Amino acid sequence: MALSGVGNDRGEMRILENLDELRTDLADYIAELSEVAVKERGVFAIALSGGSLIGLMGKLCEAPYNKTVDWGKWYIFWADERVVAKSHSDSNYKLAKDGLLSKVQIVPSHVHSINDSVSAEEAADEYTFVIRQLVKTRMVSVSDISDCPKFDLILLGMGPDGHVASLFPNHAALDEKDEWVTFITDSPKPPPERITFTLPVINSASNVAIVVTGESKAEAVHMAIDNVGPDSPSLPARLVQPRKGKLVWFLDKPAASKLDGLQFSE
Ligand SMILES: O=C(O)C(O)[C@@H](O)[C@H](O)[C@H](O)COP(=O)(O)O
Repeated sequence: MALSGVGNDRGEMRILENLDELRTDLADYIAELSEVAVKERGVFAIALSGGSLIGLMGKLCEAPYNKTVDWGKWYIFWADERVVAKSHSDSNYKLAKDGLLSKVQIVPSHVHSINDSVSAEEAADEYTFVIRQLVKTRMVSVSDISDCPKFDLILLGMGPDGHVASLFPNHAALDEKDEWVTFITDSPKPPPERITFTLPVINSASNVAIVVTGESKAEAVHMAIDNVGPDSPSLPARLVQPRKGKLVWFLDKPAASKLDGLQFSE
């Protein structure tokens, strides 16, 4: 049973009883957004992150979703990627391919991963070019309030330090206003070289979901949603504020345990 709430301008919260319920709620949410986008636009442009997110999307590979979702209409991107070979265990592409994409009927040419044989800077530039081409052909919509792409859904995880995608606390990448995709070479979370969507792109999406589990993240969840603690550059998750789109937090009880005004009975 989800405990839902729209407390403030920090989006909708879905707090799930346990990981199994979270997996089901997340699969329902993604399947529903896919259906709406395919009905309205004929395609579904979705951006993934790394970390625990892919495992939490696992129900999508099972019935009924594996049969009912219109996988052939999915266009897949990464909100952030580690600049390593696609076969490397650190690769977010590999994580998603092994855990999801190889298990459903995705069209291989719709999977837009980064070029893993160039520098982080070149990979970011090339990825921007790829997205630009898909914006031109409207496989990815364009925002009417910025010149940014408008993804149907961007899925993010969050670290205990409040980072999202590869946007880390107090990092210059948080200030990027012009580029769609930027690169970093000093990620505090290994590996150091990464590319990442910038905040203008994340905040231009139609839907953004931040999926967070575990007690180690409870403090960052509290600071981001209850808007307390150090100011925004120290907490990138707080800067996720879709301008016209909808933000949803998927939390398990441990991650939600420090939120103001919530008490769970055993
Ligand atoms: O590639 C990455 O490292 C990420 O995309 C990163 O932003 C991740 O989503 C968070 O660090 C949460 O990761 P966990 O859910 O594994 O804690």
